[in-house]
Amino acid sequence: MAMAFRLSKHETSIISAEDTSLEQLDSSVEMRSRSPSPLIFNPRKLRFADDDFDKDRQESPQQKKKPNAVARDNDMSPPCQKVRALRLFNTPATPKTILQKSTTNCNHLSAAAAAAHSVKREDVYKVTERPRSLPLHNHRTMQPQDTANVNPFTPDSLLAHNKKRCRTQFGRENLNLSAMQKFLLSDAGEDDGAQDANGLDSMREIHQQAPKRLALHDTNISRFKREFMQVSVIGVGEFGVVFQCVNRLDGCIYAIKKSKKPVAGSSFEKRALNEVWAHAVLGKHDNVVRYYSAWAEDDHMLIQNEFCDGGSLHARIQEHCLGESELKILLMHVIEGLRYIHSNDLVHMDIKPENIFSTMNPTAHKTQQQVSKDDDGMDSVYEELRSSENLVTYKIGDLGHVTSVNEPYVEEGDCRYLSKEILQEDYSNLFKADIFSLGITLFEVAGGGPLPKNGPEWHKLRNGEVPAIPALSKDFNELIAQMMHPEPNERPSSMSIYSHPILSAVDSKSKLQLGLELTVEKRKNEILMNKLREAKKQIKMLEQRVSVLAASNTPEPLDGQRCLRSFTRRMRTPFGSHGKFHNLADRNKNVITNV
Ligand SMILES: Nc1ncnc2c1ncn2[C@@H]1O[C@H](COP(=O)(O)OP(=O)(O)OP(=O)(O)O)[C@@H](O)[C@H]1O
Ligand SMILES: [Mg+2]
Repeated sequence: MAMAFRLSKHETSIISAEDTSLEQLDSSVEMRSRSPSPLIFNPRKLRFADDDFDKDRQESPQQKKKPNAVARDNDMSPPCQKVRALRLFNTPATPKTILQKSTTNCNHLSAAAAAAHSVKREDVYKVTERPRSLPLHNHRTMQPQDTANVNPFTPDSLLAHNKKRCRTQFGRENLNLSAMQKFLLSDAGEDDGAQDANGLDSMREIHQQAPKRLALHDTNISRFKREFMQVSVIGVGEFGVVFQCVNRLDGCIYAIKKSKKPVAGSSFEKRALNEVWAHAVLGKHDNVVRYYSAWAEDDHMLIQNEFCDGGSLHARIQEHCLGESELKILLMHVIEGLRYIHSNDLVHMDIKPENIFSTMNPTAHKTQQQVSKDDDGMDSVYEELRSSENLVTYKIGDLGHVTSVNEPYVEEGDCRYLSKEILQEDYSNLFKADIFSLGITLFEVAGGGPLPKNGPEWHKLRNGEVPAIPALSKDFNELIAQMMHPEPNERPSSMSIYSHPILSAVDSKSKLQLGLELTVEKRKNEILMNKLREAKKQIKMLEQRVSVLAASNTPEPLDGQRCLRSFTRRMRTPFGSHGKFHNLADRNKNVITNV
């Protein structure tokens, strides 16, 4: 059995002085690890005394029988509660982020960093090649109008990353990007003299050579109150508060997520920028929450996204679990979204019911005021359809944990949905980590929840002991179990789930959906036809009234009108080709006669 904590040689040298409990780490695990991560300074996990674990240890009958086995299992459990407790000093930092920060801050002091400085230039890039953000609060070394972030998730960046791997020397065409990266990698915001100097040099290079890019503002601007009317708070997560807002100009509803605390300069900053970068690259699919814009205001990050009027899947299952037909639609939509994310060589890393949203009906884009004002008789029809499962569209949201499979920087998500290999920091098949999270999400929303956060039950679900949900068919239970397979390579890919026979029935469901839409259109037509009939009736009645009036009261003008009409008819004929000649002939005839 592998264990929870993985540690590289360099890491050992950095933190051995800090944490004596690390002496208990099993170095043989490092040898077995197949992580392709190019980062030398791997994030690692600490061991925490966990009251719950202790409780488990005391109470578990299993432990009474096999104390060693259970103790080993518990070592691997996510220490979630204590991790939350360790979010000290108003920061969201887990031990992982705290350690990583201390590692990067102490780079120049550590033996590992000293070793890194002595190796070749390419190797230095290997150590720190992840592009850094422009600090939101940093005005010291740059003017905002001259700088731009490099989004590490754009195809350009991924291509540049691949090129960098292939070339030993930088070619002219990617010099600009490399200069930009060099600056971003130099941690210009930190108080390191040498790094600052490097940063300034790189910055000068960028000033001379940087291509024009769209910039994420690195200064605060005031937009929220000026551009949006806040309607309500629709959700609160660990990172942000989400408001339902109407844009004053375009009148449409949006979800605006505002970081709970100021992000500039805090450990939240990277996560906030990561979410924006991912949204900017991935917000173009029907099954991914759409992104509109982002900005920094009062040092908070604000992200303007599509408003999903159906709320989160988590809120939905508070009323009732989903049946198989609903689950198929959910799976169909989420797997399409995942397929799209994966096709960009990116992974979500935090798939769970709280991060899956839904839109429910065709009038979602209308504000309440508009709905009541523009009542065209269809609202009752839409209302009827509102509850129909077939009009739900599920969308993947909360992209704060998205990372690239080529250069993974894994900030693991909710431990209830986390696969075992991610806890063991094996990042060799990140696509399948998303598949596991989706599998366990299906298990939960079908009635298998609430999910354990740790302990023996947590392990059972990851060791292939997935209980069948009685309400589901054998095939669907099997698919869920396969998606939660302990071995990542045995889990199906997003592509193969998409074309799984179990979802082919969803095709007929979508035909049903089309049928429903057709019914809506037919009802619309009926309503319009009725209105037309009504209008024709009114016209007829008016005509009759006019002719009655005309006959009784005003005979002369009517005669005059008739004369006028016949006159105009006569006038029109000369312009017709035949009439013209005929008329001329007549006139000539008259002339001749007159003569
Ligand atoms: N686009 C949206 N449309 C409707 N509701 C939303 C939208 N985005 C977020 N919400 C609501 O706000 C809640 C929190 O949003 P989100 O998950 O993005 O925040 P977070 O702070 O990143 O959460 P986490 O705790 O997962 O880190 C969601 O669970 C949902 O109820
Ligand atoms: Mg969330």
